Amino acid sequence: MDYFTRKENTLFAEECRVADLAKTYGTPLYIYSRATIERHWHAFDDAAGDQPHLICYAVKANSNLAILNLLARLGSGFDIVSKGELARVLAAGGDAAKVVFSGVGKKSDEIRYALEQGIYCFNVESAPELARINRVAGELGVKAPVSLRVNPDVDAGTHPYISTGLKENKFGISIGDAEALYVKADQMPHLEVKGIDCHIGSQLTELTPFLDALDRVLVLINKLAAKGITLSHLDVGGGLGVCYRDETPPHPKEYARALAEKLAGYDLTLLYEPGRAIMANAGILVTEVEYLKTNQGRHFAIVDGAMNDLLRPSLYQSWQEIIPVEQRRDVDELSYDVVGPVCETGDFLGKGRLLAIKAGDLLAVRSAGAYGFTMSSNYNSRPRAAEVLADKDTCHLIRKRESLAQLWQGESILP
Ligand SMILES: Cc1ncc(COP(=O)(O)O)c(C=O)c1O
Ligand SMILES: N[C@@H](CCCC[NH3+])C(=O)O
Repeated sequence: MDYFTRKENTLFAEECRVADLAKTYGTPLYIYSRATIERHWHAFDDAAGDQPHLICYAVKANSNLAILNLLARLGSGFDIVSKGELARVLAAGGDAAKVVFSGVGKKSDEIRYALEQGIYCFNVESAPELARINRVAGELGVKAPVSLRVNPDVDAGTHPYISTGLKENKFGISIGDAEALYVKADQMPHLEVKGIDCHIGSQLTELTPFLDALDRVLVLINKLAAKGITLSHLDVGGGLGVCYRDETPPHPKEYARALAEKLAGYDLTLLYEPGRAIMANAGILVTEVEYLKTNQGRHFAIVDGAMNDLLRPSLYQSWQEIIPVEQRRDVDELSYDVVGPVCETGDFLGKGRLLAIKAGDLLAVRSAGAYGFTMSSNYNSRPRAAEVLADKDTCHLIRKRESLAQLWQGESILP
């Protein structure tokens, strides 16, 4: 079921008319659907079934407080990669005891903060990080719960910028080194070895890489068990892909079933860290066409949304569907490059899109709920977009559009 549908030629977000929202809140505007977010979260939770599990939503995908709060209300845990993300989770009413802390560069003060808040586990990405966590926990007089994020050297088959499980990637601990490091961790006085973690990349559309990685992880789990190191959880990371165009990623149910087959006989709590699969198709970015122009036969739709609002097309040349909010039949379709006002040639939201549009029309960029707003910036001194959440026939402003004064907040002029 799609909660962004067209009725009588005009696009709706749940039961809210997108054109009305654009008028009320201005453009560019992120619009999310509550029902979609909740359905996607439940898809993971239901898929895991009776198996002990925790869904730790990857905050980096979309960290708006209202969204974190919705997920916290469902009982979600969270995967964080910074002190700021943990602070957001707590501000949104999330439970620290359901938080896993990933990331290759955890600073001492971030580790201290996470320990003080009582997080569930650190996903440790290197030997020096392990030593640092042990030291900080010692200073606080506590034992830090840890799991090692192993890098299995498996090709996730995704864009090179979002592949994380190859030996040339900066992420995780080489699986060949992990056994020895577990033995060390087990002997460190201020650590409690809890689990193992493996996240090989994002936007995976096949199960095979996940399962190949799991095979390697299970070999390690068995070796550790033989050494008397028993793990209580397995964190399979995030990475399940979504349909942007014509991809056919596995459903969480299919994924969970395949994992369950491999995990029969193991007594492990399963952690998932989905981000994109929950949020991408729960959001759109609405933008207004400012000008249409033709340069040497090439048609451009210049819109008020740009790479600073939605970076994915520029950064990964990723394709996201662009549709008119209101369809018109009084002009012919042309192939447009949909570009923003930012002074970069790489500033585009889509290229070669067949659209029947006039200046002043609204366009919706679909699948923009994940890695949209969170990757936005103020480049070209552009205030960041407003965000709203549609909930049936009501729409809530969940982030005001930035003001000009906010752009230079904290800056000062020499006396
Ligand atoms: C450690 C970790 N967990 C979870 C995620 C979420 O990934 P996705 O949004 O593909 O589900 C990421 C991002 O790729 C990540 O780096
Ligand atoms: N930002 C990326 C995904 C990165 C995942 C973070 N580990 C995207 O938009 O596709």
